[in-house]
Amino acid sequence: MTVETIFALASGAGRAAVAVIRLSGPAAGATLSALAGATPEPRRADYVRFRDPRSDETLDYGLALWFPAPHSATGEDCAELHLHGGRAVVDAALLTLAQFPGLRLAEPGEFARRAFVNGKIDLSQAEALADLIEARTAFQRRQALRLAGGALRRETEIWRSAIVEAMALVESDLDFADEAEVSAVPAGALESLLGPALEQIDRALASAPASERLREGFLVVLLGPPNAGKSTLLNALARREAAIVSEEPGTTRDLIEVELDLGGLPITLVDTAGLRESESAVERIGVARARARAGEADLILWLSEGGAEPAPDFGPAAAEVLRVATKADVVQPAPDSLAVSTREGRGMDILCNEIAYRAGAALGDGGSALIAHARQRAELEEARERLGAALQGDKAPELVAEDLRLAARALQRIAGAVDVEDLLGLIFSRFCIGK
Ligand SMILES: Nc1nc2c(ncn2[C@@H]2O[C@H](COP(=O)(O)OP(=O)(O)OP(=O)(O)O)[C@@H](O)[C@H]2O)c(=O)[nH]1
Ligand SMILES: [K+]
Ligand SMILES: [Mg+2]
Repeated sequence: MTVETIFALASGAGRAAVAVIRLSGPAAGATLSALAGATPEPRRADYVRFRDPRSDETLDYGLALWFPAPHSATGEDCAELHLHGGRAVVDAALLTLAQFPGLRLAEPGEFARRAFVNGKIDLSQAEALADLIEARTAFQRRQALRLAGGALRRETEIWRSAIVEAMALVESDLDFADEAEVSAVPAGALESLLGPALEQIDRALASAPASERLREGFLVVLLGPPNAGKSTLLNALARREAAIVSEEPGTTRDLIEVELDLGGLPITLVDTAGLRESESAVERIGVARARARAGEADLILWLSEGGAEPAPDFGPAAAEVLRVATKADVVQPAPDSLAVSTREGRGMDILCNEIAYRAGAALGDGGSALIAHARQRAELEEARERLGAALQGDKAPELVAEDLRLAARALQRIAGAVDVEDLLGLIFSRFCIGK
């Protein structure tokens, strides 16, 4: 099979000081030297004149980099062109590259996919790289970097080698089964081999919900009667006029979402229509949307003037409700409520701390994450279950061997080593073109 050489703009589209175009594949080196006049020394930036080799017209002056295989991001021959970030410059360079035989524009995620195929990263690292590109807060970045660096890959390899050792023990038992009455596996040997792995897997599974939610963010929904001051509070927390504010009750109808970064914690804050029975069909739709979003919340802020209005029942599965007394500058706040005044800026720090405290407890800080995706969690749960089954006493060694084999296979699937062909398109399409 001939490998095509792919290229793409790797930096963001639009005007920028610098644009980076990446190439990967067997023709990367020849293409670079045709454009730059020569191939630079490996992994050293050379300042060059980039030209169209057919007309010798100058495309731009910039940096050329050459990463011969296998010491490159994809494991193939790779090259980078660092150009001025103007649209015409980038277009001209991309058009010139497209004229080379054997070169084509990369699909989304194709560079990362080649890195995976060539063993540079495993599937858990590829997933983390996509998360890293999407990370918007420090804790999300920390978690994604840790996993992109192979934290889960290393752990699963350790667990898997313990299982492989246990399999060898059990298989030697199978070999001896005909000849001896006694089992070749000493009592407790499997337990002591697999015990540490089991413990670590349990710990990883216990921390998985927090890591998955750190990727998604902590959802805080503002609810309350009309004119409670929901939109005003949203704007104050977002530090911009995201929602319309007016003295007219029933101003907000659509859900308005803003993203906050509370000391590294990603928070999604949602403003909603004031809850009331309304004659207006449009407002009724808004109220229904507000209630539906409340059902997904991690935390509900129930706002009313002075905290006077009791919160309605949001159902048995509802999130914790924090009662907020608004307009504390003009209305006496009720006891047991958190008093805020957006007019005077009062209570805002306390409110932010309350949100951050709960979000921190639910999301963690990304520093010890191992499992950040439902896919990885499902495979690890499968491995955990098989290991538990293998360790149930009084089991024929053939059955124990089969449990261990299935546990090892589930761990291999986390890394993408087996049975994942149909998943790959899904995972790599999350990337933008150029990654
Ligand atoms: N004095 C005072 N007025 C406030 C405060 N916060 C909001 N208001 C006023 O209360 C009125 C309603 O504010 P909104 O933010 O539109 O209220 P809302 O809850 O979003 O209202 P709906 O979208 O209609 O449900 C506006 O006139 C605001 O200026 C506050 O802290 N103090
Ligand atoms: K209003
Ligand atoms: Mg509003």
